[in-house]
Amino acid sequence: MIELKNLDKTFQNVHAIDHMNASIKEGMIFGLVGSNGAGKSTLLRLIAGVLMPDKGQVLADGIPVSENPAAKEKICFLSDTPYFFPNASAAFMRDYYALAYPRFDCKLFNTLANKLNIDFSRKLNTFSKGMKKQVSILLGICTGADYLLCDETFDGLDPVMRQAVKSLFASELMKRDFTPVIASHNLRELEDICDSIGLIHNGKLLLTEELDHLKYHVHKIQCVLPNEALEQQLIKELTVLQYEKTGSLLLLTARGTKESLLQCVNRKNPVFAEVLPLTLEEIFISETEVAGYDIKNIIL
Ligand SMILES: Nc1ncnc2c1ncn2[C@@H]1O[C@H](COP(=O)(O)OP(=O)(O)OP(=O)(O)O)[C@@H](O)[C@H]1O
Repeated sequence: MIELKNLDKTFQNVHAIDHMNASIKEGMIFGLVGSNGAGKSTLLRLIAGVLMPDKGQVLADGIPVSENPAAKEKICFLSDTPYFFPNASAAFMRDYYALAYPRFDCKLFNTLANKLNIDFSRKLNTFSKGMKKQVSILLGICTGADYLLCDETFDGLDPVMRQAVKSLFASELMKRDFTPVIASHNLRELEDICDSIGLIHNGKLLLTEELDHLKYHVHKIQCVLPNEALEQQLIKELTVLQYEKTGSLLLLTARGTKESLLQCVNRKNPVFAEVLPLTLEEIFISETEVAGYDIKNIIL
């Protein structure tokens, strides 16, 4: 398990990570989502030990990560722009990673790289953006690290490669306690592959929850009620994250299970009512709006 204990990081006058406490359980895919500049990359770099926190600490399976080689073997960080040594080839980077990570699986790297037609001897600085990402992901998977931190790693991969990487993650998860932590703006994709989600805004974690649990406890209500007084009563009774009215149709995003919300609406004798699940994108928009990140303030 990765534990964040009162983790805090400031750059000059930017409070990038604000006294964060959370845990990420092993053996599941964790998605990290958040607005631009929310602190996702900074958090991943702190977890990897690439950055030092100002306060607090990160523990990987109970071991502090900062300046601790034993903990760093457990974690591999894939930056959004892969870094390779100047003039290095895939074979050179493979051999370097094999020295840095004692559990590095050269045979697996060679097999996968051959399948992807990666030229072992060609300089990586002549590879396309997507091809560099492929090499970076293969290196990451083959490290044998327990925690693979992926910063917008899927961006730049073509659809076939995205599928291939997802099945690689799935096969590693079958073999061992492997935990990919994926920061991405592609919420549709995260919704498909993640077991848990952390939502970060202004350096604070707004929530960390299992995706199924999250979707079970927040819903969208569409209803037409007999009068405005009943609408106001309903809004007061529920924990409403967002609401708007279009003609006589009231649209609410509220916390609660489908059953509890339906019961509440039905007590108001609606002309029409339905309770629908939210997509991860809708959850993101409503939760960040509550935290002050309102699309209405951005769109002119
Ligand atoms: N080295 C640095 N020096 C100064 N400020 C920094 C540095 N690194 C990050 N920041 C600031 O910290 C905040 C969080 O940045 P971070 O890159 O972690 O956000 P992010 O959630 O990954 O954003 P995005 O989705 O846009 O990639 C931003 O305000 C950013 O400008």
